[in-house]
Amino acid sequence: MNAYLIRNVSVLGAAPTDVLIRDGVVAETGPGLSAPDAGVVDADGLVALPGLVDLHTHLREPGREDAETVETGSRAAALGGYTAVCAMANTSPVADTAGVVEQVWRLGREAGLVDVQPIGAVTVGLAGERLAELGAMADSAARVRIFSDDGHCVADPRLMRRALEYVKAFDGIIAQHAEEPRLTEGAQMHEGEVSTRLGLTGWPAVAEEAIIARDVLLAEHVGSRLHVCHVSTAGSVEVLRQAKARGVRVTAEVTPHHLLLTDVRAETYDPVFKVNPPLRTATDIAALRAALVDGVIDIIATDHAPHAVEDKECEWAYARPGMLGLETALSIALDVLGPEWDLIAERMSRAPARIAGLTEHGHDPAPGAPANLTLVDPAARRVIEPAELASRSRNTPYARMTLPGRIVATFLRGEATVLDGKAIK
Ligand SMILES: NC(=O)N[C@@H](CC(=O)O)C(=O)O
Repeated sequence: MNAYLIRNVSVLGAAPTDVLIRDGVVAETGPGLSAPDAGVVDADGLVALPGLVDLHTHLREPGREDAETVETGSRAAALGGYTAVCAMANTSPVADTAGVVEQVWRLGREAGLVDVQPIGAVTVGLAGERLAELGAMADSAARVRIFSDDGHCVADPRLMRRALEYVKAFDGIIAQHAEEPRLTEGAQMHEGEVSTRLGLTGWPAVAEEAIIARDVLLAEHVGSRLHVCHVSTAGSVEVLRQAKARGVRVTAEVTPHHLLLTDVRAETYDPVFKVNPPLRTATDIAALRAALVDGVIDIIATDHAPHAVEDKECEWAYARPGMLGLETALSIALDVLGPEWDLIAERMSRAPARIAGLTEHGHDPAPGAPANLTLVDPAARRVIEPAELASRSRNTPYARMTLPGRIVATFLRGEATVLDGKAIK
């Protein structure tokens, strides 16, 4: 089908109208449209948003196809309302060469459910010792613009400076996993009252804040673009606020789980709540939410981190950190922000598309715009059943929780990837 007539849809919360998409673009909007050749989507009560863009997804391919593949992760993304995702480099082999990023990019094209934009590693093998071939990855068919050792911090300040200098030539970005490793050795959860009570080694907030403070100074010194992954503390927000006020070229993301869940969850000893950076306190959550509204934090990124059962359903200390996010992110945003559609579109679509340079994405559904959009039922409530998720993994922290909102349809360049809440392929 190359044409869809979406009837009575509320574009970003406005009064209902019709939206006709044809040949990959939004052809027309307005009440009472007719298009006999188009597939009709009855969107009464639904809200249209620009297709969501995730700057931080772990697709696990190559290497851990038992946990996720580019295809299964793409399907989870489409079902979550996404039309583009940036795939993190901590695969096996690591995405630190043109060959691996091109492989991931091609797999994304073959799956055809979302645009998959590979992120390249900053250092060879994520080892933090030598810069990877950033230029070769940038020049490859995958046209990499964001580099990250996510899962590991680029801890060496000289290497971080070199990386920032290197990507400046093509306006690239270094996305930092901010964690001073010497401060988090053996850490199992947020360092605070709960970790003391449970007797688990703590991951102090300052381990994140110290690296962000260092990196905004380095980015300022070099004049390069820095992106801070999964910001999790109130102190980090203050460092970012000051840096932005000085004009440092820094952007920042927060995950849905850091907006909703606290370290108290660790009391269950259920490793589904083990994540990097760890779940923090209610005070941190309040600061992160405020920063998301006032713009100190630019975007919501999922940090979708699928893990196989044997890596998650074991003792807390041995479990891998990370949780699923793609299929629940919009619901958490709706829960946390309310039906603030323009804000949700900005933080989950327009801003991440701008940061990543994904020019086809992040456009409100208006005539001439690429038809990358998603339809949400804001009145729906759904119980999250891990077995029903499209991800190959099951490690959602929202199991059996009732969440607001449901993605009804997603369109990628005018083709439906999701209809009636179900993936098309
Ligand atoms: N966010 C996580 O808890 N996990 C990430 C990597 C990481 O940041 O540790 C993963 O790849 O699983």
